[in-house]
Amino acid sequence: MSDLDSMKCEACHADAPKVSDDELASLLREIPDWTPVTKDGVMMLQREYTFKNFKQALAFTNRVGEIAEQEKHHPELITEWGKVTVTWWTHAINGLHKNDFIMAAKTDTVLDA
Ligand SMILES: C[C@H](O)[C@H](O)[C@H]1CNC2=NC(N)=NC(=O)C2=N1
Repeated sequence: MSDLDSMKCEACHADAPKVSDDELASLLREIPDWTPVTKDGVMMLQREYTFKNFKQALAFTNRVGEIAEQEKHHPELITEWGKVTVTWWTHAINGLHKNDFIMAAKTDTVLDA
């Protein structure tokens, strides 16, 4: 079981380290429902969540927004009827930082709440 969801994000700056290939492999094992995707050369973590209707999808979106504000780390959120696509990456370094894995794990706990 992952304890990433109880960790706090570090303040991120342009010279913060991207995760190494080894770290990437082990962190991904802790958030098995997330997929690494690359957009415009930037690696990101993505997961689609499905819901019964738009209202539930929007409520989830807002709860994810709240944890993003708490941690000062912000995702891309695409809300559709019955579906929310959440994408995490660290803008400051154009790639993946440990913060993104922490936030992916926290996003999963929002779903359980
Ligand atoms: C000052 C402020 O904390 C920074 O600009 C934060 C805001 N949220 C952020 N969110 C993400 N995903 N990446 C960042 O680099 C980032 N920077």
